Amino acid sequence: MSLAFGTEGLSVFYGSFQAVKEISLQFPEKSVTALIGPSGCGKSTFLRSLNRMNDAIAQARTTGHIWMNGSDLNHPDTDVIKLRQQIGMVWQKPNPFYKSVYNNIAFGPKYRGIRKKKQLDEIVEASLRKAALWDEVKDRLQESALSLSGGQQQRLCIARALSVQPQIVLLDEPASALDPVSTGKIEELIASLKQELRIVIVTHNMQQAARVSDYTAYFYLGKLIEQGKTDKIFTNPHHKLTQDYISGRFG
Ligand SMILES: Nc1ncnc2c1ncn2[C@@H]1O[C@H](COP(=O)(O)OP(=O)(O)OP(=O)(O)O)[C@@H](O)[C@H]1O
Repeated sequence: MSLAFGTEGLSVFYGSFQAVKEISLQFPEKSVTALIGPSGCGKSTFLRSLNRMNDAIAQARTTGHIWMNGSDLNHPDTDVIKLRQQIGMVWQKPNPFYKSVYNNIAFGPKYRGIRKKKQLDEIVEASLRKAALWDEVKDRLQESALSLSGGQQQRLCIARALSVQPQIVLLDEPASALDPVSTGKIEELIASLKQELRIVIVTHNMQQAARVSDYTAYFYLGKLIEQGKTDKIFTNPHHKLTQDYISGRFG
């Protein structure tokens, strides 16, 4: 079975505990898919499995398939460094490197062998522009990334992911540590990025899921209960479990 990007029967175990249960989910291009569900239902575990971040967890084991353009990314021969350039990740808490704003962005391209300053300058500017941060930091490129505000740091992390031209960006509650203004900026950014990319976002914020996503997947106890167009999931869900969650009856 070949999909542009999606999973087929994907399970994740921590030791003998199965946190994600045989999930098959496709991510259409130029769209945002929100993963929602109560705490502990496996959203972040599933998200992290998409670019093999769970490999870093000793007791984690992933079975099933992650298809991208006909290749199974869950195959042991997958080059995970290259994979993580194609599928970038932004975490809940901004985690810029202890480097200048410029070097946070230039790091990935340099690692890929780009050495010419002019080319790096162009990548840094383009990435910061795409992340809607250029105007705020263009005169601060040599300052420490840690001198930026939390919201700016998070957009810097998004710019860092964009610097290596990913096809997919995974966002794990990217705005949950931010104030409403910064959250609004991240949501605007998501809307502009999806013109070029696939985005998968984990969020606890139902209004945010409804605002930013085209598709929504509802997880419960490690299972994918329901998925489809966000409008449909939020207005007329098929399953009672989904209805109960989105109406705030539990979770
Ligand atoms: N490193 C780990 N080792 C063992 N168990 C883990 C690990 N990470 C997560 N789990 C367990 O896997 C299950 C799913 O956790 P996960 O963080 O994926 O859920 P979640 O839906 O993202 O939750 P939240 O919304 O609270 O972040 C939980 O029972 C959790 O305790």
